[in-house]
Amino acid sequence: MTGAMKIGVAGLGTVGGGLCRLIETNGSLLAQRCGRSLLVSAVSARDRRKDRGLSLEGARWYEDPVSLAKDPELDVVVELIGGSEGVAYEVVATALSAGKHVVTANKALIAHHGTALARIAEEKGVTLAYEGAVAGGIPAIKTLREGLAGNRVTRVQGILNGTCNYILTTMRETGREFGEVLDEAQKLGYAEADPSFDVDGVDAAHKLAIITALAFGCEVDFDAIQVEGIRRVSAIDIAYAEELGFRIKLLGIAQRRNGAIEQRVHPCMVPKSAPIASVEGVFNAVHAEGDFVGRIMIEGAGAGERPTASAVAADLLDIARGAQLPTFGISATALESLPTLPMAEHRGAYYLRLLVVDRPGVIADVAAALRDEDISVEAMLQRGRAPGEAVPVVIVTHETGEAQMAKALARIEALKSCLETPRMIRIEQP
Ligand SMILES: NC(=O)C1=CN([C@@H]2O[C@H](COP(=O)(O)OP(=O)(O)OC[C@H]3O[C@@H](n4cnc5c(N)ncnc54)[C@H](O)[C@@H]3O)[C@@H](O)[C@H]2O)C=CC1
Ligand SMILES: N[C@@H](CC=O)C(=O)O
Ligand code: NA
Repeated sequence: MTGAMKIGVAGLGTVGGGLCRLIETNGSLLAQRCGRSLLVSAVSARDRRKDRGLSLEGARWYEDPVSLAKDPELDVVVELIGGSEGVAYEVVATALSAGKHVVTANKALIAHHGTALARIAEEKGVTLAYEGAVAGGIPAIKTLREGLAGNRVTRVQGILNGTCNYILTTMRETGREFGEVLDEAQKLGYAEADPSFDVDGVDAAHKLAIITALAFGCEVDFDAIQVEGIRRVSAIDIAYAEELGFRIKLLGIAQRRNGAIEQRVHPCMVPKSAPIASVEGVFNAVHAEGDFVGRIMIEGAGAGERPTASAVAADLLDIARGAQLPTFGISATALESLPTLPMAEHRGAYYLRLLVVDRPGVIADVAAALRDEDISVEAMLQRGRAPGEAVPVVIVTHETGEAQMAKALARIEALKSCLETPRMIRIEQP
């Protein structure tokens, strides 16, 4: 056994506290697995006096986590503070520049600065690892970087935000509306106090940007992602989805087409029979397609103290074993800068829900708008009759282009008999 691996932990909140507890609980098992002990020898957090239920015996305390990152005795710095800029960025850049390995669970940081940080890590010959950043405890990064390393990945997609999946699942199970279920998710501690990163799709987009880089060997490009959250998903859409044989999920999807990358996060209707449709509650899932392996899906807890600590510990073990894994699976200097496929070039089937006046000729007007854009209808649903009054009409289309759909929707919305902006949800066949 070589000497202990000395770890500095910056951030002792949910994940940092969990990591210290994991090392306290499973320390001897980890030492057996990597041939050396993992020693938390320095820590930093905002409040030194706070009782975290951790012994942290012998660990040096740093008020300033950037000073911790410079501590010459540390082999590895674990950044568990959060945020894409400011102190978290400084901690990671400082530690890498000082030739220390870094482990982080900070998806916002990797989504915004992953390429630049990977280049520093490579120049310095150290590891930058971030398994906890994507889908918490699920080994999504290891699966893409190592397990599927023999494949050309053609598509990757996932349920990447537990809060949204919990809200959508609960809306379906209880028939309640978004706002009410969001309140409950906040009370249960799933959603952030400011839940906009979760429900507006930003958190899922951070994670998608990272797995896209890994899957396709390209630079991390958060700004290239088309993002739409779940605020506009209503109980009526969930009920119609059920009736039509679908579930609504917030998916992050990336695929390579015509030398470009399509990256999008938005609510999707997926067939109930698709494995990803049965991933419920706060669980996450990552689904990938490789040219040799075919389709695989991994599912599990995407957040929380213990699952995320489990992911951080796996990264620490790799480092302790001496594994030198390139940050995004290939040399950081070889990451391609690939063009983004505009959303207007997306092709797929669509669910449309209109609120129209129930009178003869309305459906003919709607059908004409679709016909003129060459959009073929697979199914149409109108429940009940309410002459002269508002009725919802649901349409499912065959595969068509997003640009054509946008034109048809603009024309439908302009009809006098159309009483509100039509609701459109893309249908995915995973
Ligand atoms: N909580 C979860 O389930 C998951 C969290 N993550 C990521 O892990 C990271 C940490 O998240 P949590 O543990 O939930 O956060 P947290 O808010 O529970 O803990 C943050 C810690 O950082 C410390 N901190 C903040 N500013 C500091 C400063 N200027 N100097 C020193 N310490 C400072 C706080 O005192 C606290 O100990 C974030 O990047 C988050 O996105 C990733 C996956 C799941
Ligand atoms: N807020 C996230 C948890 C961290 O990744 C989620 O709800 O999935
Ligand atoms: Na993970």
